Amino acid sequence: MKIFNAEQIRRADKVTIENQHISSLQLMERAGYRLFRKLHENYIPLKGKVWVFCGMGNNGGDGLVIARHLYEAKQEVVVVLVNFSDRRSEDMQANLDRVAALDIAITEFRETSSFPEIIADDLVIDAVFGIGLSRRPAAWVERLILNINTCPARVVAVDLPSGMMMDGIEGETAAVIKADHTYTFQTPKLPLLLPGSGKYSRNWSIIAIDQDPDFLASEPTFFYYTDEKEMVKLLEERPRFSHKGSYGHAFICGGSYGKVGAALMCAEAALTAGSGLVSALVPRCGYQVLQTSVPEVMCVPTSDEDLITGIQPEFTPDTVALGPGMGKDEQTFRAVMEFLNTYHGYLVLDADGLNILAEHPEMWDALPGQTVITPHPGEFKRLVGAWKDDNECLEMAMQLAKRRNVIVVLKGAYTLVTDGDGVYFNSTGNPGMATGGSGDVLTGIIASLLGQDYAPLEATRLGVFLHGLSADIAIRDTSVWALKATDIIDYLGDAFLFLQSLKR
Ligand SMILES: NC(=O)C1=CN([C@@H]2O[C@H](COP(=O)(O)OP(=O)(O)OC[C@H]3O[C@@H](n4cnc5c(N)ncnc54)[C@H](O)[C@@H]3O)[C@@H](O)[C@H]2O)[C@@H](O)CC1
Ligand SMILES: [K+]
Repeated sequence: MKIFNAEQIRRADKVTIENQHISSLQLMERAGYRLFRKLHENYIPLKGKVWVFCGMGNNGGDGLVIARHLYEAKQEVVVVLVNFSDRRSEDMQANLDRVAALDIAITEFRETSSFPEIIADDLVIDAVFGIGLSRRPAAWVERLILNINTCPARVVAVDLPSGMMMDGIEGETAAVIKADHTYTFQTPKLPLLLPGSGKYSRNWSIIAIDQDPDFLASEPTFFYYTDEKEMVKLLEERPRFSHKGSYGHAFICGGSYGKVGAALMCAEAALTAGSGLVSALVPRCGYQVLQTSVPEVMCVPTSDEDLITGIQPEFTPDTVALGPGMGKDEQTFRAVMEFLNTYHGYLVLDADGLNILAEHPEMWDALPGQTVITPHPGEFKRLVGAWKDDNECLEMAMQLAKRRNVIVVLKGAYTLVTDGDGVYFNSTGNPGMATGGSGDVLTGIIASLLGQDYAPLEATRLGVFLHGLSADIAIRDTSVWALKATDIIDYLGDAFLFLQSLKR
């Protein structure tokens, strides 16, 4: 699914209005009504009142449409007009006229107004600013936002939480609505996906407003949201006459004394993600545990008891995962460099593999083209240095991918994948995954898919998606608190089954 900027969304609205022969007021009615339907489904009946805070632009216009429909559905509503400007948008004014003709309480909120008494049984609809916010609001409007944030009622934001700008948040001190849920129109909005701004909305979902399909399909963008529809199309069936040679021989190199589990989870994840064969190279201390806990995986022990000191497999791997639990010893670094001098196939570099890379930048030139690197923000910082905000971080990820011809997977709530030409935010996953070992599992899944001949970008997007999906299914049984990395492996089959069920 594409992600657009404010200017593109405005053009999408304009084209929609022209092609569907409707007025902008009708499009606003469609947007507001559909959002009202969702509200009705999820929040109504409500013990208390609904407070609809409306700005002077079209976001406020949406709020007024919602208020009218709530009133018609017999819900007690109070409209609070936040008078931050003398200029009202035409469609907002038209909707205000319609609301004023009904028996709906309307109050005006100005600089000197005091905040109304809102109780826990009430619901606040934030329709103050949407995608039109272009600078920080006046101090009294920011105070209002902070008051809403401290009131006990639940808060639902229309399109975007007010105070959040499409290109991020201005400074740490900016006031932004903390929304329990944001209903955003037609396409995901970038600031909802980035950590600095996204944290303001606990959850969000899309309200389709039937924008012009040709525009949505043809308008170019760098940013995408990976959804299940696309992933279903990517997932390959396994033909009846295939054999283990058809699905690649994955080679996992990792582990060191005390951290053999990382390599083990990575290997088991590769196996469960469908590799034809999996071999794991671990230091001798890991031999026994690997052979007993995952008998399907072949073990290639190195000569040293505690460390990887040489990587010389007696077969040609189709895909390699390098790094989990490997440590950063100088001998391990030399073994990695020696291996990379002759290996030119698919590679996923993670964890200590990335830490070694940060300490030995000469390793960049030895990486095969389209190597997948999977840093978390701490590892990414060690690779590229600090960034001032999310947008700069995004830019740095894209530049790194382009400059080094790698695929960057920057792990987070909406893990992003970039090849330098596009940025793909993942839609699956949950906070239970913030636990040791879940990265090792991801590395194994991506390496496995690369070996099954998915193109590198596709293998990576599908791997990230399945990893999150598996964890989402797992927490139905385990809860987010108790989720372990090995659960992600255990539920991977359910993730495949879910995607397969959508194929039919
Ligand atoms: N254009 C359309 O046809 C549709 C628009 N929709 C709604 O319209 C919203 C966008 O509406 P607008 O473009 O009117 O903008 P907003 O309603 O988001 O913002 C209000 C206006 O405030 C002004 N402004 C920006 N920063 C300000 C500041 N710091 N202090 C005071 N004023 C400031 C801007 O001129 C902006 O137009 C969307 O988020 C969505 O909710 C929906 O109704 C769907 C259809
Ligand atoms: K809003």
